[in-house]
Amino acid sequence: MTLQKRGAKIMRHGLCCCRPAESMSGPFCRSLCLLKKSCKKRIKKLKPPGWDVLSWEDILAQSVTPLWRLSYDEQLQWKQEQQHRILLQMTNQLVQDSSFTSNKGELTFPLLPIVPSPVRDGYRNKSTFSVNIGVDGNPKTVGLYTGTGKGRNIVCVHGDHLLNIPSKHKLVGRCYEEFIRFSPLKPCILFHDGGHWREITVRTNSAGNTLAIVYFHPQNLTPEEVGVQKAALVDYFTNGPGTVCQLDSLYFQESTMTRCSHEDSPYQLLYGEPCIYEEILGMKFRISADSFFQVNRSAAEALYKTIADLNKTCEEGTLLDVCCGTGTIGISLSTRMKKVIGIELLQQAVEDAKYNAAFNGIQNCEFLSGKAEAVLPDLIPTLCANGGLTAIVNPSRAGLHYRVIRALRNNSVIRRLIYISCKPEGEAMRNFRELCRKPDWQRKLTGEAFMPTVAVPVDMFPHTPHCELVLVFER
Ligand SMILES: C[S@@+](CC[C@H](N)C(=O)[O-])C[C@H]1O[C@@H](n2cnc3c(N)ncnc32)[C@H](O)[C@@H]1O
Repeated sequence: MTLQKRGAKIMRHGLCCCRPAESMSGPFCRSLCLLKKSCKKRIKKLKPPGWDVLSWEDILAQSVTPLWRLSYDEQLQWKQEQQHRILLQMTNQLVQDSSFTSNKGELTFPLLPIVPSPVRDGYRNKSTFSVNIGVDGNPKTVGLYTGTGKGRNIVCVHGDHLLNIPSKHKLVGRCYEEFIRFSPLKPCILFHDGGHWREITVRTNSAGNTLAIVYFHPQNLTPEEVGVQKAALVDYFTNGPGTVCQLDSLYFQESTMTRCSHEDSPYQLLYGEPCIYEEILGMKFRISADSFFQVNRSAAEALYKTIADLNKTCEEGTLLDVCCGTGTIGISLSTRMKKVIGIELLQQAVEDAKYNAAFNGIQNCEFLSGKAEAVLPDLIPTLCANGGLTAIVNPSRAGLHYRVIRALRNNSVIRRLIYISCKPEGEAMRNFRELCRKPDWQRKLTGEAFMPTVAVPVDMFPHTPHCELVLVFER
């Protein structure tokens, strides 16, 4: 059977049914069966009230891709209205603490029509599958969660039916499940309960290359014992049933915390290429195992084109790319700017950004590693403002630290700031208020206030309620 055919068969029937864990012998399997029985009873009771007629797959789709039953045009309309609501909420808050006024129920600036994603299904280039107790009570189930730890109602469901995940990712998740089900080691479900096998992350590019990272809790194992597990993984994916995944790179991280960066605990390359590459707007980008990269490549192109259009009047000056990841925004705008300075927390992403600039023959970009709140306050006063200074900020959901806002706001040379947020209703809202409130000596916000002048939503995440918002502030 060809690899493609075997892959298709696995996706239709799953792997676990080839050799179910119950058919194995030994005390581990007997205790697994008992655990499965007791879990199955408990899991039956975990469906949210009123949802007991839905399958677990429906419940998962409802929580991960709740818009999936709508046509794409309806999804776009829903998101446009949602962004309008969020911006109205922002406007009302700004009216309270700044000097500008607005008619109730109206925005003071244009909200342009949402930019659609060129690809709607299977667009994700990165997926993480967790390990937890599945619908049938099996604690070695690889999939996505429904429920919450706090509600003690977590159930792990295979994500094979989810529209946003490509089939290659699902295949790698299923193979990893088969691998851990044959392993004598336990899954690590609750950190204090022991166990070893944790989630798997799969990254792919548009050329079809695949990189996987297996997360593993070493508990009390010796390095030699961990080495045996690493060798088994390599063997499974290079000589065993996992060859169907055609992995180009396999990484392993021994992590004792929920989330460890490469600096906390190195990503160990077990085999293959160290990185994968992606092309955006004609430029090539290297992506390391741990680096951030927009999850929807073609929508990222649409996002960066939108940013370039909004930045047109600031061309030829200096661009500050705050929270720059692998440098994609700054590098894609660099040919129109005199200079680009990127700031990024993760050292690995900064290495990628430097490499990416050189790889594309770009010489006017500089990338600095560190927390923006530590780097920016000292950096901004040293910048030569010839040709103007513009800031593009694209923080994670936690928003920007107050010190970053203060440094940007208190530098009078910055006349325009482009804020890109995937959760404008969250912590970013605090940043919008800090950028626009009246000068406040107590808060050390002494610079002239910014005002929002235009907003453009970009749909990076079809079928989900999420949307990227590009918001321009000027003064
Ligand atoms: C949403 S991503 C944006 C990346 C990039 N702009 C892009 O389009 O690919 C946010 C980035 O901010 C970085 N980050 C998070 N906190 C930071 C901080 N305090 N200072 C600097 N960078 C930070 C993350 O590592 C991540 O790469």
